[in-house]
Amino acid sequence: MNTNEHGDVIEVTDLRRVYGGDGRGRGAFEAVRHVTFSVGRGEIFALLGTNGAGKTSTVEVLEGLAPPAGGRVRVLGHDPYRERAAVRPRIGVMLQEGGFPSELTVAETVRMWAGCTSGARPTAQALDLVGLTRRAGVRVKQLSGGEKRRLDLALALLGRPEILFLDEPTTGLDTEGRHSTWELVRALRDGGTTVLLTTHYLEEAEELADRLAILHEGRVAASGTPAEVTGTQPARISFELPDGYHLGDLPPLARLGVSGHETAGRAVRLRTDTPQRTATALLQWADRAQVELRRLDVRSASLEEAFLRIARDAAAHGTDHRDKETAA
Ligand SMILES: Nc1ncnc2c1ncn2[C@@H]1O[C@H](COP(=O)(O)OP(=O)(O)OP(=O)(O)O)[C@@H](O)[C@H]1O
Repeated sequence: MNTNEHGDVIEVTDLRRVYGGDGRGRGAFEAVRHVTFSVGRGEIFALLGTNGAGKTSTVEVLEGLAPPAGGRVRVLGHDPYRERAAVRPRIGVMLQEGGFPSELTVAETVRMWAGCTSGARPTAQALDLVGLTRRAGVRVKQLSGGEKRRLDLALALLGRPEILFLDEPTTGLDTEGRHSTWELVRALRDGGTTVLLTTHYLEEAEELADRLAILHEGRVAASGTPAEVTGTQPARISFELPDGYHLGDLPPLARLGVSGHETAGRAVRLRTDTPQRTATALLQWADRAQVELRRLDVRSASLEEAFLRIARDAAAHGTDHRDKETAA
């Protein structure tokens, strides 16, 4: 069996991961706390979170590198730790640090890897996919940081994986490299590959992810499509007050559906859950007053704004359990 009845190729239910301790739970640290999510075949799913949120700890369990301390994980219908032999040939893993022998050339490195990979793509094709063809004869130690990331990606793609795990795939890449990696990831998805991605770049998640989960201190603080996650946050309306006008000259902000505001000189920024209503009322006021609202801009919350607010709210409601005892 490769998927559940919903077509999910990754299923994570109530996952826990615990580090350290004396075996009886004393001094242990629970890095992943009852995390649940699923990824459908052919989806790009992003795991986001602040440093230490538990992304790598979660992904390592999915890659079969560590057993869960609790909960259930299935990858292509298998337990990735106990049935590693069944899962490993069907997944591709791009780690944060590749660690290749630095004296080998790029092409030699790919060929060496291909020797351990069943059904590997031809070396030239793997290098072409990641834009490293012209660097094939260069020693790995001479590659830039961004080129090393691309070599990592070429190796992860060698076995034509059904599921690709990408741990911060574009860290160190320049803008062009980042965009070409995004294009490649989309093309792989369109070809049916499932991609699980961790990233610190919220723009990357916004560009790529079909769905995402934001982790905070080991828990899922928000999840859904990017539109669903940003849709929980207020929209923003900004404009410049006309000359001679003050904020108090506008209709009462609460009556416009405004939940918060900031000003800087003549610039005004309003937050609202009802952007259409607020913008309409503002424009009607400007029309009546016969003034122009210069630099008027109405936009939904960006993923970055949503992320910061969700992380802040989660921090305000949660506690850091690092020093607390945890039953493993
Ligand atoms: N081997 C370990 N032993 C003890 N604690 C660990 C170990 N590995 C990770 N942790 C802790 O578990 C928590 C989650 O770490 P993890 O690396 O999963 O976070 P992350 O979300 O991937 O962070 P980053 O974005 O910084 O890579 C952190 O507090 C980290 O210090």
